[in-house]
Amino acid sequence: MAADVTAAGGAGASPVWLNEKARAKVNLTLAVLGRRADGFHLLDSLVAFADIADELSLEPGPGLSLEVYGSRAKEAGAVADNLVLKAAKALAERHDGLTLGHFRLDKRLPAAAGIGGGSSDAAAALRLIARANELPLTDEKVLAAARATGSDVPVCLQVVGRWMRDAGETLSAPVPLPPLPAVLLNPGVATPTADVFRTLALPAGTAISPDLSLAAAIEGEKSPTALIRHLDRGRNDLEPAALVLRPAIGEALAVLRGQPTCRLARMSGSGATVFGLFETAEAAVAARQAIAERRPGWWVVDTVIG
Ligand SMILES: C[C@](O)(CO)[C@H](O)COP(=O)(O)OP(=O)(O)OC[C@H]1O[C@@H](n2ccc(N)nc2=O)[C@H](O)[C@@H]1O
Ligand SMILES: Nc1ncnc2c1ncn2[C@@H]1O[C@H](COP(=O)(O)OP(=O)(O)OP(=O)(O)O)[C@@H](O)[C@H]1O
Repeated sequence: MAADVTAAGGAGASPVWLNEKARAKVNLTLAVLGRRADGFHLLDSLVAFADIADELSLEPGPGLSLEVYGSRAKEAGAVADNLVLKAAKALAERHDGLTLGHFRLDKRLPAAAGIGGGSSDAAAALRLIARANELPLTDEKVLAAARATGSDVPVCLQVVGRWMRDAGETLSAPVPLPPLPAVLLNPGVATPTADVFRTLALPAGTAISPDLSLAAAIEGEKSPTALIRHLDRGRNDLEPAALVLRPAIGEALAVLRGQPTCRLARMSGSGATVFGLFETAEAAVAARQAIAERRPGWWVVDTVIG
């Protein structure tokens, strides 16, 4: 996790900014195991992080404010509704006398894209406030603020691979993963998470058991090739519903699967971003170049997931 401090100008009264990367979350597998009476779905998902990120900075001080800039700023919607502010308020209302301050968000990741951009920004905001106030990330109020902000925020709080269970509030111990060369591809269709879950049309009060053998096989796996083979046994149960809503996701999967070196292609979260896994970084770079040429309007990056 990158975290640093920058001082603008000379010594003394110059403002001190705390900086955090808000990395893209990737659901390497995502099983939907049921639906609770409150409507939320029970999940069993292996979450990892790609090395592409939004950048969030905080100048600790009085009040709370946010400015959003960068290539994807518009997609993140109204500043007042930004998940950075929602997370900061959720923590402030649980903790008296917290120092907040002025946030600056460089928005680079596509929004409503299944890679948790907003959730990762919110988690980065909580990390920054925790640092400014010398709170540990394991503080129960920090965790409660994360849960209150969104289902994906708790898993984004500490940037390590984990199994995310229930509706996101239950997290496994860290699952160390070997670095996986990857391509992320988004066909440019925003996909609201609630719409995808609704399309599943799962009745409330249903629940099936997780496949714990997959978690056991992945535990301690150090070889990317073997890990990809294990992941191939998994799935994303939201993929069929998302494909109904956004057929372009099917095209994106087909484009990835058409790359001869792509070993696995799957949707992340509720889409529309899909990821392809490769055995080498060179193969991922070459695939990204080939796809960018074929689909100049799509968002495509090569990265490493781990
Ligand atoms: C699909 C995932 O991205 C997988 O990591 C997450 O579960 C979704 O996380 P998120 O974007 O933070 O979602 P939230 O903002 O908490 O929920 C948006 C909406 O999705 C639906 N939702 C979300 C999570 C969940 N386990 N069951 C649901 O049914 C609910 O209608 C909810 O109102
Ligand atoms: N900082 C933010 N970045 C992106 N979107 C934000 C942010 N704050 C609020 N939003 C709103 O949240 C919505 C969902 O954004 P987000 O990028 O988190 O979705 P997602 O990638 O589908 O998330 P997930 O994978 O958690 O389902 C956006 O459409 C936008 O209106």
